[in-house]
Amino acid sequence: LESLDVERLREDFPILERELDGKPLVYLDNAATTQTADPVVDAMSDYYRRYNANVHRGIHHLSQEASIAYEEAHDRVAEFVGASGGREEMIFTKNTTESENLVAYAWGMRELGPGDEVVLTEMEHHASLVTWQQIAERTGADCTYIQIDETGRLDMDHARECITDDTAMVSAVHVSNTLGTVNPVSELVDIAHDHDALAFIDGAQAVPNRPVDVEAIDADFYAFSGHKMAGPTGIGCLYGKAHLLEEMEPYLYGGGMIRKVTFEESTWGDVPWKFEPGTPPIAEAVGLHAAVDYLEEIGMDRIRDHEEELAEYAYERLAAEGDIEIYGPEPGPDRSGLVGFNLESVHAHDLASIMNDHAVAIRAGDHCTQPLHDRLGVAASARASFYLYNTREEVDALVDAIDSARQLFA
Ligand SMILES: Cc1ncc(COP(=O)(O)O)c(CN[C@@H](CS)C(=O)O)c1O
Repeated sequence: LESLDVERLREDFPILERELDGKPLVYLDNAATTQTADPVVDAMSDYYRRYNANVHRGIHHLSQEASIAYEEAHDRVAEFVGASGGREEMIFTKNTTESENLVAYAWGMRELGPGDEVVLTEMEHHASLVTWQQIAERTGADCTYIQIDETGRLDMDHARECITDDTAMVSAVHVSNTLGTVNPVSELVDIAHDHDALAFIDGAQAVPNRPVDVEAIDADFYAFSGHKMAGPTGIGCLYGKAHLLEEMEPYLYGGGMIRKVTFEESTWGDVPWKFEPGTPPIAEAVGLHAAVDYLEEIGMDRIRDHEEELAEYAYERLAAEGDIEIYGPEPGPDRSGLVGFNLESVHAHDLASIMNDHAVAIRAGDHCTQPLHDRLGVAASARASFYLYNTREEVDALVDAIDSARQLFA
């Protein structure tokens, strides 16, 4: 595969030209949110400037243009993740978290009861862990957690023990936002289906960074966010198999999601609209469509390879320091483009704030995976996460900034 022309791609992200106190910005917090590609900003500006209108409601020309753009964005995003059902398998939400809640409430609240089990993993993000924990509490179901092993991978023997005929749902992260672990999601889905359980895959750290084919994985539900894939904030996606979304009742009500309303009762519109009440994120959908076009033109396999190369280089440089603990698998197909670590005797928050003094932006904290940090035996971790526009020189800047922190606390 031809490597990325990073210098050329960086021109699409003017923010990367910024200097902070005279130092060039080194943005390494892409797992939190990526920067927004110029074609995305241009597409959203064009919408607001030329065909801004509400969707599905107006007879007038602008509303028709906006409606078509909004509907086609569903088809385009569905195609991007291999959903052959198009818009009938692609719901737009606010973010991955809301996508998770949609399944938990619209499916979980109706289908789960005492004796049912929801099987999660120890590396789940709070978006799934807290959500299923609360739904289980309300329905009388139980949550169990597939353990991670000492390398930060899932213990698949334990997975086969946890997933039984009492399991109603398996909910697992495709790529861990803390460990960088790439999980064997197809295998997890197969085990779930062998026990007539459904499978929800949290793809927030996968869809932006690697090719994803939801039908090859055979997930029943798959969630991700626009802002992590060079797209806008305020829009998330939920893929769902058509027959499941057809059967599911909505859990948010209002205009745009109904077919007929009387004083006595209401009936619902078609999928995805029945799950999209009120005025939806129209400009964001236009922006996400542009983001998908932008990423696909670059090539998701090339983006994956670029990120994995940077993560491998970062892993090797950090490991060579001798006083840095790195979490998650060694570089390779089981590790994505992020590295979680701690510098001996320096709290992650202190480290990140000193790195900020050097204009190096990383994340520090629990990354919304507090139970995982308990499992790792640390209160917090630092994390460098890469994207298509990062460079090896920026990894060197990361290591140099860490060294400044080491000197300061020596
Ligand atoms: C695996 C995973 N699952 C769900 C989410 C939530 O995405 P939202 O778009 O915020 O709803 C995230 C977002 N993780 C950010 C914020 S905590 C991070 O810095 O790692 C995630 O990484």
